[in-house]
Amino acid sequence: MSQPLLTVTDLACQYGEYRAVNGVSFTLEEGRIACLLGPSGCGKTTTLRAVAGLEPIQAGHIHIGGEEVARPGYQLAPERRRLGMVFQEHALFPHLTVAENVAFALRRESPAQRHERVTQCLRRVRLEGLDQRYPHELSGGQQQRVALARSLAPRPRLLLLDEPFASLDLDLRRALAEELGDILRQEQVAALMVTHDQEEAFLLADQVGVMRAGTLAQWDSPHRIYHAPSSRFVAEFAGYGTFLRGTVTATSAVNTVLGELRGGPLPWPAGTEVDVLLRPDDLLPDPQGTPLIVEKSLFTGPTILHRLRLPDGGTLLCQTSGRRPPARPGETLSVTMAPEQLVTFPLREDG
Ligand SMILES: Nc1ncnc2c1ncn2[C@@H]1O[C@H](COP(=O)(O)OP(=O)(O)OP(=O)(O)O)[C@@H](O)[C@H]1O
Repeated sequence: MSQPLLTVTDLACQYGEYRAVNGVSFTLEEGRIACLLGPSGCGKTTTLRAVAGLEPIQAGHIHIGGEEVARPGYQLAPERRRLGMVFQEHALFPHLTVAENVAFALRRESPAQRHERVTQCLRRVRLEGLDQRYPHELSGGQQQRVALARSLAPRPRLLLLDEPFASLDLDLRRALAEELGDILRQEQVAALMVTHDQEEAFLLADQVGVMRAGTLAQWDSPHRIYHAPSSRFVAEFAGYGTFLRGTVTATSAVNTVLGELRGGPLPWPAGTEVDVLLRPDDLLPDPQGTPLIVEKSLFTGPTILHRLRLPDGGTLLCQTSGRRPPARPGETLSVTMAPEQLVTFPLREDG
């Protein structure tokens, strides 16, 4: 395994008396992409700013490339951390052309080297031919590409991005998120990005950190965040899902109204009532399965999301292919469960 490029250990950041980040630890390896994901105000931007050197830290350490860049009472200046930064607002210089914006951080290189690197970076972000335009002559998406090219040009070892696509419409931001992953991998630069869009994080990241109220709830691959969430909070934040009540059996399976689920060992004794997490794609249409009444079917194009009524009044979400017409409310859909992993949580206290 390669050496961690970024190590954040027990990080705490405070605004006055208010602890915005508390006990956050994670590592990011060379060339890998991570996203910090979480609801508004959970501390994502503060964590990113601490890594950037823009926020003092009250506890813990930050190491980049093995060098300690922050501890309580010490902060290496941002410009000495060899980082690139891209923020939500484009922050391009309006009076400079695209090429001049990208060349801005390359002042120490020879004109020939500068020209070559600017051309290479503009090709990377697919803006060849627009180098003599001014920022106001570009679309929002193109401006963000320039900002990206400009931050990549000096070959930072780590790129920090704070909601870089937030001002763009949904289709464009998803397309750019996917493309950003390709660009970062071609440039072999590691990146840490803040977003509150779960799909954007999943499209882009090797590792996702889900934050909650200043703490890191889970740091894991997108697949594990989705299929093996460590808490109900992560399960609910990481995409559609429903919970099916069941009882743990003596053989570490769970008995539910839809049948028995295996996949233990489970951390609960036999007889414990639990909620089993079921993602919409964990339920498969099956004529031999349990018939459930369709409450609603949402056609998205490639898929249909069905809300199915359980005998106890609860509901489950089931995803099917969009090739068939959506079911009408009141129709029956027979399903079986095939969860990727058996994920159980204690019953919610409020029932
Ligand atoms: N300069 C500041 N002074 C005081 N409190 C702040 C300051 N900046 C942020 N906070 C508070 O710290 C907490 C974490 O803020 P932060 O910006 O890190 O959250 P976030 O997860 O990035 O949120 P968002 O998704 O809304 O950008 C919030 O409660 C916020 O109100």
